Amino acid sequence: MTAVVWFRDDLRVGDNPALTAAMARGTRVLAVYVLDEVSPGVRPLGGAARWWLHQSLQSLRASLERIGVPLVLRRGAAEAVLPAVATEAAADAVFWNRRYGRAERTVDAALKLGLRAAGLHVQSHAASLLYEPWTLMTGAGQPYSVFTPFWRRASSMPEPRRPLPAPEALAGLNGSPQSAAVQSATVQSEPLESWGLQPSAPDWAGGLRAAWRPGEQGALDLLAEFLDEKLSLYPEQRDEPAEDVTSRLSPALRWGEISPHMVWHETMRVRAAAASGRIGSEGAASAFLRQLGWREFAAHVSFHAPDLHRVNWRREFDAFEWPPLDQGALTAWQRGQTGVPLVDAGMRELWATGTMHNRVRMVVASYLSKNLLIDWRHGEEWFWQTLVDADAASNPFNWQWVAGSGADAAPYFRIFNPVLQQQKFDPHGSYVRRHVPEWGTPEYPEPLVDLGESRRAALAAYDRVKRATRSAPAPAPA
Ligand SMILES: Cc1cc2nc3c(=O)[nH]c(=O)nc-3n(C[C@H](O)[C@H](O)[C@H](O)COP(=O)(O)OP(=O)(O)OC[C@H]3O[C@@H](n4cnc5c(N)ncnc54)[C@H](O)[C@@H]3O)c2cc1C
Repeated sequence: MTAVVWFRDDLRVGDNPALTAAMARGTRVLAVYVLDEVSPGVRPLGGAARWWLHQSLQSLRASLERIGVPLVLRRGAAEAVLPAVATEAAADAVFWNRRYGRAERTVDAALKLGLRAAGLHVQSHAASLLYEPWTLMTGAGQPYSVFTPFWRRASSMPEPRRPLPAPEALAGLNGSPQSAAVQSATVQSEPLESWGLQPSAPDWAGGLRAAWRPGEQGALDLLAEFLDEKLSLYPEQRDEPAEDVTSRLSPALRWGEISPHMVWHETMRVRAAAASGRIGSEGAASAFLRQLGWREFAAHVSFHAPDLHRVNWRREFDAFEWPPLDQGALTAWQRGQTGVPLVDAGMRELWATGTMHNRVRMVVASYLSKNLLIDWRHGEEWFWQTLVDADAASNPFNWQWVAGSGADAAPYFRIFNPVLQQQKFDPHGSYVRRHVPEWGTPEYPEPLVDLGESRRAALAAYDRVKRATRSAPAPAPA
């Protein structure tokens, strides 16, 4: 008897409910990862995400080998690949942790039916969210549309479950590296290198390699370092891009190298310790967990409004008339050549490292959609290609939040002024200078647009939507 564990957005062995359940049966266990870029509606990964995936799978393979579980890699439509692997492994059971995108759920539901019809035991688990998207609803039974009541409700729920320990190897079955070798010999794995996830000509990933250590251990180390050294500074300095006080856990959470349950309980442990001594950390812990709450809210909104990367969450925003795309302006934004120092610093940080500070993400998104009047979908797509934490829910959710079409209580009139934002959050210009060394010299470009004029034009365009849709019903309040 063999159990297959299908890994997806949960590339870890610790606190992995599907893996733990499969190991608890006491039979042989085979792990499989399917690179599925062909199932209808599944969004192909961007370049930086593909780089991350390569490293993370290497790390997962090593962790699984330590508990005697081989990792089989296959490429293709999951609906065909998974049953084939189950047959080759003579499996009688398949386990996975749930994912929440509409296209992915469609694939999973079909697989569940098909595998069960073929006589296999199929079990799915909750692993990547603290609250599954259908568990928190308003009193009227509707999804939440505003963060604060959503998080208030979440905070009134019983505490999220405790993380599960990594499973032990099973003696004689999954117990030795040899057994891993024997099992994988019967079920062929594609070489990871053959997937071409890493860039080669040119190799643009040098900055990513310098900035990140993908994999479960890297994530656990980041969490420990954050809680030890940065948490107490988090409330005051988390908006300052020059400071390194945020957790940097977003790619690890995106890929499931660490679970939100682990982050939650470790933070609560530190908070409890702080209550009996280290002043300041109690509030700091809540401020940090609230950010995890935004991740939950993005998943909730995206579950109830699929295709968020294409479709305006506020449908009245469909009436917004984007001017014809100015490709030159888009390219200048992508390359960090707009002549607005904070915007250019952020865009260059993104290109070099695969990430960007949250405050600066808001500023560059506002600048693109409001000052340049470029449809937010172009910015979302660029982030999708370049972020190592590119997330199918968080990315479009945040883009729409900034652009004004998203789930936000004050959508239309918020336009970030990048000059004031720099004065406030990078007053000494340390962040800007780090990424834009020629700032203040004749080599630095002139501003692409006048900030004041473009702001007025954006407000006028937004006003036209408001007037055109005055009679349209507003989304239900939370
Ligand atoms: C336009 C735009 C696009 C974004 N795209 C993504 C994306 O694709 N993937 C992604 O994970 N985050 C995205 N974010 C949210 C946020 O910028 C990153 O999660 C954060 O910068 C990651 O740094 P950190 O791990 O050090 O965060 P911390 O401050 O340490 O926060 C802890 C965790 O909370 C979560 N979180 C924090 N803020 C948000 C938020 N606004 N929305 C959702 N989750 C949040 C992340 O998982 C993060 O790791 C986007 C924000 C904007 C404005």
